[in-house]
Amino acid sequence: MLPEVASWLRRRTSAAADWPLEALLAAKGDARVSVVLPARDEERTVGAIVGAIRSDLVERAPLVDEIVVVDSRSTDRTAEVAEAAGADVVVQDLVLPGHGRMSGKGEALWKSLAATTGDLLVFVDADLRGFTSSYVTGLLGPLLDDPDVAYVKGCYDRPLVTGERRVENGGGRVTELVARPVINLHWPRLAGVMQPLGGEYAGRRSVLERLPFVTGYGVEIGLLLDVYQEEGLDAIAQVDLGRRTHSHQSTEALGIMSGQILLTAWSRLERHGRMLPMEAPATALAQFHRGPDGHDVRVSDVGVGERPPMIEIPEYAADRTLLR
Ligand SMILES: O=c1ccn([C@@H]2O[C@H](COP(=O)(O)OP(=O)(O)O[C@H]3O[C@H](CO)[C@@H](O)[C@H](O)[C@H]3O)[C@@H](O)[C@H]2O)c(=O)[nH]1
Ligand SMILES: O=C(O)[C@H](O)COP(=O)(O)O
Repeated sequence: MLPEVASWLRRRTSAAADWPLEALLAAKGDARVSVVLPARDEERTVGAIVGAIRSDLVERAPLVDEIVVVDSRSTDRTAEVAEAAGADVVVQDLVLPGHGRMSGKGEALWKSLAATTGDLLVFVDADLRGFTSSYVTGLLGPLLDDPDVAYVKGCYDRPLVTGERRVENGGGRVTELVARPVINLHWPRLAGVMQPLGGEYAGRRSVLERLPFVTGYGVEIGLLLDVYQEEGLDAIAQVDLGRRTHSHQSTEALGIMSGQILLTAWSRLERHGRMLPMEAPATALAQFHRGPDGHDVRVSDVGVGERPPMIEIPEYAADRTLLR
């Protein structure tokens, strides 16, 4: 490991317990805080997460100014459940309607910039189990403490839970098999970021609104690599949030996610001048299943779309000017 990674780990890694609520309230001042949950069919889990944030960080202590659930084309009762728990629900496709409809988690997060008012944004996945509000306080700690920190990633232990079977630290399969090797090989100074794909992170609006957002599952690796490129390693911090349990996707679905992550990394290798491309990568992924008559093939397009920095969207820029 590079010496600067070891030094970054010492300087920029903390734990949620290092950031008590009273200290954060004192440091908050006039800053507004928005918590955003992107959610597609998360009726089983979204209510408990919103409820915990609302009761601990809105009602009991005024740390969070708004909780926004971006309903990402849910076909279940996600929106109703989130609203009943106290969130403002925005429909992904109705935000910035003049700018078309792209798909995926990154699209939901990009649209959330236009649907929220916070100076600090905290993103939390809506499929977490055993969520506690210390996720939010932990992620806000370094941002409220140090103006040089622009972006904070959560890190945690990740069990793999399938039915009755639980493998401690077996989770985060795409992280371990795809993202971590790619980052270590091409961005070794980011090797200390323990959960580069984790869905719990926070950032300053002033930075996020100047970055492009990949629309699918490439959004986390894209933002991390772009924050690093634009702001440098020292602007990134990480906070140990303990343990993260979520609903797992199938191996096949994770293959598609991996394709999106690899393509996003590839685009940044090229864009940030780390690789001279000879040929653009293909975006089709062929996956095989044994069917009654031999192998069936399913081909998915893992190509990723990209939204421009939000600050370049005229309606958003006009609103921001009015707020300032
Ligand atoms: O089109 C979509 C797909 C997902 N989600 C939501 O995004 C969150 C994370 O999605 P999920 O499918 O649960 O992703 P994971 O399998 O958990 O993938 C991990 O790795 C991804 C790639 O970095 C990250 O985006 C995730 O946050 C991270 O948890 C959940 O709240 C989803 O409901 C949307 O809002 N829109
Ligand atoms: O972050 C990841 O690596 C993917 O979301 C997969 O996570 P899982 O192996 O815990 O399902």
